[in-house]
Amino acid sequence: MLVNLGIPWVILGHSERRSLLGESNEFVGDKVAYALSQGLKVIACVGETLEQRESGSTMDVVAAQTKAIAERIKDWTNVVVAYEPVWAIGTGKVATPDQAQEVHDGLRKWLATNVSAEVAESTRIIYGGSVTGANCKELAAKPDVDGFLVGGASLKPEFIDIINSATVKSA
Ligand SMILES: O=C(CO)COP(=O)(O)O
Repeated sequence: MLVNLGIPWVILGHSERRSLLGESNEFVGDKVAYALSQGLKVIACVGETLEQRESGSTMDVVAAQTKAIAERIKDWTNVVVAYEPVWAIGTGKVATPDQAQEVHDGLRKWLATNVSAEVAESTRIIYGGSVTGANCKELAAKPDVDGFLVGGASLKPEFIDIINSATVKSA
């Protein structure tokens, strides 16, 4: 249906679907593979809960979520990975730039080890969770933060500042 409507992108694996609808890592992986097979581009969300972060399992959680996708697809050209810590989504509690960078770097290393150096280099890893005009520049300056998945702030004029933060690293 999305394809027929000319919609090019789909967001899959959002934490609300994982938690409220019980979508497993494997089910999200299947959906990613199917969407790609239909010609859609995919923003695939991964991210840990507060409990998981506090127990030190953040990287294990996002690696398992990414692995379930990697096992089901060969071509990463049309995939963007979105790191969205569950505790930061719609809460006003944004990950610090260092927290985001640490996970993005971990995800890129995971891709390098488990998929390929090329995919690790070329796949965009974007951050989502309480991004605002006020915090976007510092986040965007981090080397492995390639953009944002924005909820609430996309409805406000400050969204322009978030879009413009894409130029922070090249400035
Ligand atoms: O869930 C989100 C985007 O998918 C993030 O929403 P917020 O930017 O409102 O935290």
